[in-house]
Amino acid sequence: MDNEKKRSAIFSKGLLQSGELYQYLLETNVYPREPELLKELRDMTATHPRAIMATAPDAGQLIAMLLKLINAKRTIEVGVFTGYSLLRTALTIPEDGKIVAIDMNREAYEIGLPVIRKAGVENKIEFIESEALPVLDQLLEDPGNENGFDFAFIDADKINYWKYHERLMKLVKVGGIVVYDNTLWAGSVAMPEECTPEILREGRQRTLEFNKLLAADPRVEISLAPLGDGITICRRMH
Ligand SMILES: C[S@@+](CC[C@H](N)C(=O)[O-])C[C@H]1O[C@@H](n2cnc3c(N)ncnc32)[C@H](O)[C@@H]1O
Ligand SMILES: O=c1cc(-c2ccc(O)cc2)oc2c(O)c(O)ccc12
Repeated sequence: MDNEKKRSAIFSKGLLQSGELYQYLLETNVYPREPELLKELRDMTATHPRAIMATAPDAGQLIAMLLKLINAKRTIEVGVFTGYSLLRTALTIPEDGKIVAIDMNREAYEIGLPVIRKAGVENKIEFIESEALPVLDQLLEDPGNENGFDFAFIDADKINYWKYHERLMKLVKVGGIVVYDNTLWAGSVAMPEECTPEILREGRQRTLEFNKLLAADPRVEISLAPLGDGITICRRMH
């Protein structure tokens, strides 16, 4: 089995006691309420060799609820891929809302773009093809962006999560929310290293380090929700 198939087999089960339980959750509570165009984008992504990277639909549903709870208008997304979480966000924020969406690879974004256009929400998205860190630093050069965002969703290279966090603690306003994806890394954070499949080991180590730093960060309230692949919700306190 090649590495992509191995990853897919590991991640697609979700984190619950069984794959059947995860399917139950998706089929009873998530898919019936998923907007039609999001389903279309999810179906288009399913044939991509790296489809497993798309944000889990149950995580997307929670993101939409969080956006509504805080009336988010200006948001940041790091890690777009084909655009599942991006479209979810764009469909949720108001007509005059804006998303700065950063990904170093535009190719996958182009796959979802026709659906984003069909949904009539492309005007809310500023897609930037770049490494994320310099873009966040550039945003910080404009004092108008400090405390200027309501929400951020981070779903990219795990090695930089803490560096993103340091920037986001200046970009996102007090009371704003930052959500990090994959904070349970297929459950590997609770496995002894020697029992962890090789393809998960590096991500496991990065995730353990990040989770430890976040748990000790007095600037945020946190909740690690065990849905999707684990998402940590941070509310900036000061
Ligand atoms: C897990 S996928 C994002 C999934 C997406 N949220 C969705 O709903 O489909 C991770 C993405 O992060 C991007 N990425 C990885 N490292 C990056 C970096 N340093 N800067 C910007 N994008 C990066 C990859 O190109 C990839 O598209
Ligand atoms: O299997 C993966 C891999 C990633 C990943 C790897 C390297 C990067 O620079 C970014 C992302 O992300 C994943 C992901 O977000 C997911 O939900 C499942 C699997 C993977």
